[in-house]
Amino acid sequence: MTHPAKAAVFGTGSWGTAFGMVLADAGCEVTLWGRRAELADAINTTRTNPDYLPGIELPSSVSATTDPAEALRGADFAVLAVPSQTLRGNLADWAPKLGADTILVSLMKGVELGTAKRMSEVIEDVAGVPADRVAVVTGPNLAKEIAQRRPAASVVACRDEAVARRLQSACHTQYFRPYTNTDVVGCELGGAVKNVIGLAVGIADGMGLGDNAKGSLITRGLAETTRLGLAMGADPLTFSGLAGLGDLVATCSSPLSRNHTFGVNLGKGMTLQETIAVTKQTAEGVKSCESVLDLARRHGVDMPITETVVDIVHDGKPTVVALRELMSRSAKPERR
Ligand SMILES: NC(=O)C1=CN([C@@H]2O[C@H](COP(=O)(O)OP(=O)(O)OC[C@H]3O[C@@H](n4cnc5c(N)ncnc54)[C@H](O)[C@@H]3O)[C@@H](O)[C@H]2O)C=CC1
Ligand SMILES: O=C(CO)COP(=O)(O)O
Repeated sequence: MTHPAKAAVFGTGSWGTAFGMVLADAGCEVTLWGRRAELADAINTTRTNPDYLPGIELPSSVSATTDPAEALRGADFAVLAVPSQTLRGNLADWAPKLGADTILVSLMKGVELGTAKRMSEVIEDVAGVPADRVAVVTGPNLAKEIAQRRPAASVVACRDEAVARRLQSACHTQYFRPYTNTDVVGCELGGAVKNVIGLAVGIADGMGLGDNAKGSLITRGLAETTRLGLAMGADPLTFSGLAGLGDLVATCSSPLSRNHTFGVNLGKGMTLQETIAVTKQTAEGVKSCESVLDLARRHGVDMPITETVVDIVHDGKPTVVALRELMSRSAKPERR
């Protein structure tokens, strides 16, 4: 590729903006697309994103627009960072403006409600592109820490390893270390299911259940993620990597995680409506717990923690009742 590479990033939220900074720091020319003209103007004039990353200066090679065609002009990469459930509708508008060779990159960690499709599958459907033009970036990447240029590793996954390597080189900086992986299914599942487990751990933390409960939920959460992955053809080793364990640990231990915080509020006794009202950003697990459970049922996989999160978040089951039921499941060997 002739450098500098050009990237269009769709979504001026916290991760779209922070990943745009990473790309710019790695030498790309970056155009952020956002829905609101006021925010795009603010980004261009103040060199900050006051709504999502206040006080953090953006590199000079980052600009913003509300025009998808302008963002996509000459783009090597179209990076998608809108809430998962909005992707299908949004991408239908953007797809006709894509270049013939543009690589589509998902930053999203969700599963579509109704279809139970992973984000890369939605992209292939809507943009009509083959799997080897679709990549995924995932791992322990809390946006605020990355925007502060604190160190993190990540995974760039694509079925075509050469494409993964191109993206790896486009986003490799002193503080952001991407590894490649060709297991797209495992990487996407790791990212989507960790949000659900993050909710469960948050609920447990909010209830004051302690660190043994946290360790147990993280480990059994990873076990059920791996079971689902195996049923869907993923490489089980992916789940002990950055996209699995790495992201789970970061999410379940950080006050920056929206999913964990959402769970903490529920665990402390807030109602779902109260919790939604105080949550200003995307907490993907709240919707994706249902689509992950749907996926599990389609594949005949038992995911008791995910099921418990759905019971609490969507069916209003009291947390103490859910805990009692989870703890009184039948005894079994660990590896099953
Ligand atoms: N924030 C983080 O630390 C990380 C987030 N992610 C994932 O990245 C994705 C985006 O998350 P964030 O940037 O954190 O969310 P955010 O809540 O900070 O920003 C979401 C962005 O999408 C826009 N948006 C909302 N509804 C929309 C719609 N209907 N159409 C178009 N745009 C819409 C918002 O205006 C905002 O610009 C999620 O799937 C999340 O799981 C992944 C890794 C890290
Ligand atoms: O995916 C993330 C970190 O890797 C961000 O987690 P939250 O969406 O819970 O904030």
